[in-house]
Amino acid sequence: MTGRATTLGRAPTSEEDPLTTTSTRPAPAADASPLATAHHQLATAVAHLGYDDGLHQMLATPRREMHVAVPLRRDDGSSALFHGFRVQHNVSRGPGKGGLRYHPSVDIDEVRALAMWMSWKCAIVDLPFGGAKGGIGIDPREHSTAELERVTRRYTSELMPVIGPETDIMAPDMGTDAGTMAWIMDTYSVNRGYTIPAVVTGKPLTVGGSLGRGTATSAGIVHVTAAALKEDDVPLDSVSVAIQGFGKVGGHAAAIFAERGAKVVAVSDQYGGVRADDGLDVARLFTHVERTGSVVGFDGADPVSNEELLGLDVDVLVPAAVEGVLTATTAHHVRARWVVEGANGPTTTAADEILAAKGVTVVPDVLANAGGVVVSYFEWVQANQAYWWTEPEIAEKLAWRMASAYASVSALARRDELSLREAALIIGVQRTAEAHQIRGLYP
Ligand SMILES: NC(=O)C1=CN([C@@H]2O[C@H](COP(=O)(O)OP(=O)(O)OC[C@H]3O[C@@H](n4cnc5c(N)ncnc54)[C@H](OP(=O)(O)O)[C@@H]3O)[C@@H](O)[C@H]2O)C=CC1
Ligand SMILES: O=C(O)CCC(=O)C(=O)O
Repeated sequence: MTGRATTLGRAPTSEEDPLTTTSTRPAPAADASPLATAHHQLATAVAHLGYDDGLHQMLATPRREMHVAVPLRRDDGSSALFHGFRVQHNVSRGPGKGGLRYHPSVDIDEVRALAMWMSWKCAIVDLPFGGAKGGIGIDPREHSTAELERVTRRYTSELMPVIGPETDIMAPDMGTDAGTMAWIMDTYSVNRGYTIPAVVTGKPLTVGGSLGRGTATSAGIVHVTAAALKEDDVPLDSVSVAIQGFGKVGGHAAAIFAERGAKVVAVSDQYGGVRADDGLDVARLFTHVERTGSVVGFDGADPVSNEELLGLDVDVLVPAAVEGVLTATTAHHVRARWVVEGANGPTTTAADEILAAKGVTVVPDVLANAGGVVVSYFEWVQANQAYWWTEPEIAEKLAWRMASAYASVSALARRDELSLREAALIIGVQRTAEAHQIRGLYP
């Protein structure tokens, strides 16, 4: 141990300074699944840090996985069965933390990848959490609210032994929302015999949610976009932005970009997209979506497909929907100068290399979308102390944390000539490994 501070504000634990170890990039796997992408990213960080195979295996392997059967009695009396998962990837820095996803494509490997990304993300923004993620392979659009409530309560009951405010704390992700969190909190609390708001975050304000959580991921995206632009002396209010996904993340990101003076020229959802080169009226677009359920058909805008949106001639592209949309094929068409990853895992390893060769700056998911889990942490702290902060307090603490995480990542990237993703991953992996080693769990 050298005892001197690194740019991460921590001392390296191995004999050599891991941050100056020569980087050897592992070859990307042919498989472009989220798990293959996550494993490749980890292997790259591990090679840079000079960790041995045992530590690499530990970091690659989830601590605990649950696979639960979730039976549902449908409103019409028929029955159905869904598969639910919860993966606690790493808990060395604190309880597992991460969202719950309802989407038909959810499977154990996707949840493993998302849980691993949560570990690095929480470490990058220096939260006292490990990484976890959950999901159910269900299409929420096919079910009534009552059916979704029954599914959620059953899933929560099955997970009772492994979740809790000190062990694993869920939050909304794709296909779930504050209401889902309220059902989880209620089911958990009823089983324990008293109200335990800190078992979930992202819940409604009336049951102990935090101000600012609903928009936190998007606010964080805009903070890091502004920081990345600033490195090239580009003001936020001079750029055009295209956003894929108009849900909790993409929708609020569009609103905040517009509020801050950026021109949002295109957005999309599952059904397709809309574009207006002079800028979309985002407030009016929200009304349209509320009325019709989709951005498609928005008055005064032209249609654009999800794939076309990725190749629009804009300054900033924000993929904020599903994984793996920027591939070896679509990455070639990207014309944006900055890609800011609102979604988890939107860029495959092959696409990452293509974007780097084109000179595109990619602000990686584990940094760019960390604002959500940062305010989840604030919500957990507030619930534990039963004292709530004001919105300006939360906004200020979020801005500070995102700015300082961006600064650490950018400093390391510049120092060691790394991409922002490589630098972010190295910081996240190193902090996680250090916690693991210092607790003596690894000889
Ligand atoms: N919610 C959060 O706090 C955080 C979310 N994330 C990540 O952000 C991403 C989006 O999450 P979130 O906004 O919460 O999810 P939502 O379910 O709220 O919204 C998802 C959006 O993506 C759209 N979408 C779904 N599938 C596709 C597709 N194949 N092509 C184009 N658009 C699609 C949906 O369309 P439609 O409306 O038509 O269904 C919707 O607009 C995910 O990757 C999630 O993991 C990351 C950090 C935190
Ligand atoms: O707020 C949280 O706990 C986690 C949000 C999430 O799932 C994510 O960042 O991907």
